[in-house]
Amino acid sequence: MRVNNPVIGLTGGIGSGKSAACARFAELGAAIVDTDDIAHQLTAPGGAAISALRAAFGDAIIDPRGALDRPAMRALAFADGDARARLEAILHPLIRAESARRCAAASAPYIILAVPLLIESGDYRARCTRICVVDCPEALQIERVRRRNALDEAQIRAIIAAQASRAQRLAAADDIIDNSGSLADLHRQVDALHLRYLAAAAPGSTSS
Ligand SMILES: CC(C)(COP(=O)(O)OP(=O)(O)OC[C@H]1O[C@@H](n2cnc3c(N)ncnc32)[C@H](O)[C@@H]1O)[C@@H](O)C(=O)NCCC(=O)NCCS
Ligand SMILES: Nc1ncnc2c1ncn2[C@@H]1O[C@H](COP(=O)(O)OP(=O)(O)OP(=O)(O)O)[C@@H](O)[C@H]1O
Repeated sequence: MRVNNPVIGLTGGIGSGKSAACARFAELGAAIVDTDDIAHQLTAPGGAAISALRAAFGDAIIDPRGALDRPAMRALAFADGDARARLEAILHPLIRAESARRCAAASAPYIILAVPLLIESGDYRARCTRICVVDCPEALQIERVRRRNALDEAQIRAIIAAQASRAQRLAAADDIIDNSGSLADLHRQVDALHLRYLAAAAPGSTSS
């Protein structure tokens, strides 16, 4: 599927601030395609992945509403690499296809394609004009996720261990948002990138 407008791949470790950055890009007029949102829709009651997940993992990972039981699946997936690989084998092809569809349908000067596993999986890098990494120290990721989800530190560390390292992500970055400061600091950096992405989207421009 062909996408004409620039696609900015946005990634970062758990709790780095991807959603906060996306919210600001959206306020400024970017189209947002968020693979976490797609994964949640696929696993909501009646979602396209539910029957395959039930067949693979049994009723214990389906909640009474017919949705994926996220805490149960999280506990399984981040304690057992084989279970995580089976979960990803079900969800990732569906997420890849739906995110490509949404990018093709988007009408905005540029698209933010937010993918936590952009470095790690799939063909996402090849789809992106630039890669933007939201970065902060691991201790801050842990503190922010603890506050947001009430996960314990060991669970958060297990998720971080399943992701690319901070150094690997930074090495792949064309642009870096340093989210170790306040939300106002984050917004200032997003505002500056927005102007660059708009300029890259202008007819006749070359992105560099
Ligand atoms: C294991 C699940 C059920 C836990 O649900 P939960 O509500 O706690 O997390 P949520 O989906 O909101 O994801 C939060 C963050 O966890 C991290 N994460 C999610 N899946 C993975 C994974 N397979 N590997 C490493 N980190 C992951 C990301 O940083 C993501 O932003 C869920 O994360 C899931 O279904 N993961 C598999 C799908 C996937 O790989 N999604 C990433 C988008 S490509
Ligand atoms: N600069 C900041 N100052 C204070 N809190 C922040 C800042 N940036 C993000 N947060 C908060 O930290 C938490 C994690 O941020 P956010 O949800 O944007 O991260 P994420 O990268 O999307 O996480 P995930 O990988 O889990 O999807 C949220 O509760 C968010 O409101």
